[in-house]
Amino acid sequence: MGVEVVVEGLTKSFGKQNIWQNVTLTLPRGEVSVMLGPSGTGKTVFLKSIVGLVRPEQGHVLIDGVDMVNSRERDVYEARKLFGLMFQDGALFGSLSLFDNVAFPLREHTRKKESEIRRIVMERLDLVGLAGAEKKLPGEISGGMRKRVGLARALVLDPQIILCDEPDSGLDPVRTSYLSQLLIDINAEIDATMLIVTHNLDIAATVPDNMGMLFRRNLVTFGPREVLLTSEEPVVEQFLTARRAGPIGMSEEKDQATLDLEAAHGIVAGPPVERTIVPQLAPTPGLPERRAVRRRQERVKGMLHELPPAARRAIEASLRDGGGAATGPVAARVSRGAGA
Ligand SMILES: Nc1ncnc2c1ncn2[C@@H]1O[C@H](COP(=O)(O)OP(=O)(O)OP(=O)(O)O)[C@@H](O)[C@H]1O
Repeated sequence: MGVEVVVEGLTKSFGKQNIWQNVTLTLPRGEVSVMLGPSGTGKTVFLKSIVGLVRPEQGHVLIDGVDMVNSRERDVYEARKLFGLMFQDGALFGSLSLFDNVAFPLREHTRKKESEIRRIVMERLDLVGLAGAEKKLPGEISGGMRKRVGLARALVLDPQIILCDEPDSGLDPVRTSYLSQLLIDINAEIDATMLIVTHNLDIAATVPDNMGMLFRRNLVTFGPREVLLTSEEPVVEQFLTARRAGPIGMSEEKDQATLDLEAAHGIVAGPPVERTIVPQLAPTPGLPERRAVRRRQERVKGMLHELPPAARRAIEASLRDGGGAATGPVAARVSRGAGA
């Protein structure tokens, strides 16, 4: 079962460049969360900080009693074994077969016999739909297949926390849909806590239980998916509707002068775009139910009074429907106030 990840007051800079400050959030155990944010806002640095590959100057990342920021290297190294990491490019060894790539962490970190390694590797390759391709080299398969090999490799040590950095980059929309389903299916199978960094709006809309966004060195929001999906924050709205008008510019962010200039040229946010909350994906029939769904229902019921009205209404609709976020077939419309 997944473990909770508690991030408290995290601040990271490289030299004089502050990447983000005072980031606080909790990834609930076994739930799937997505972190959004324009390019360069430090999402990858955030993932690396969680796993202790980057050391923030302030704050804590608490995992099973270990602070990944401030503990001794030996303790951080041990805690890292709880993680499965999937990097943007799959990070495969080009001269090793897919089998050997997936077997690598088992040979490196465990003393398992080759027969046991074979069993685990074949099981994981099967899970990501690559049974039969194990003898191929990474150069002989498509980008989408390489991603799935990366995911299989992230799964071999039975991770309790899975971090995926832009798992969709370079994938066509159909393959991205398959990947979304695969992420949900993996969560159903192993109940791991998952954090996915992505720019992909389909993944964002259909996969996570929780969503957050980094912008201008801050965590704009983090919470149940309905909070971000109904948010009227200009940056969230701009991101979710993929519009040019708004605070996000081509290079990181716009200053006020640019916004004024755009307004003078008629590039303004315009009428609000009606957004729809589509249902979250459910596991493929035949797989177990996601255990996180019931836990999440109880959790969000307890926090309803803290949430903005639109998010509350969306959650109440999905709870009335009986299944919570993961199974509700209703597509709730986000009713918008004027002036978004
Ligand atoms: N090791 C490092 N040393 C110095 N600066 C770094 C280092 N790693 C990242 N950065 C800087 O941190 C900032 C955030 O980078 P990061 O890759 O986390 O952004 P991102 O949100 O993941 O972007 P994208 O969506 O484009 O992948 C960038 O300005 C980057 O240049």
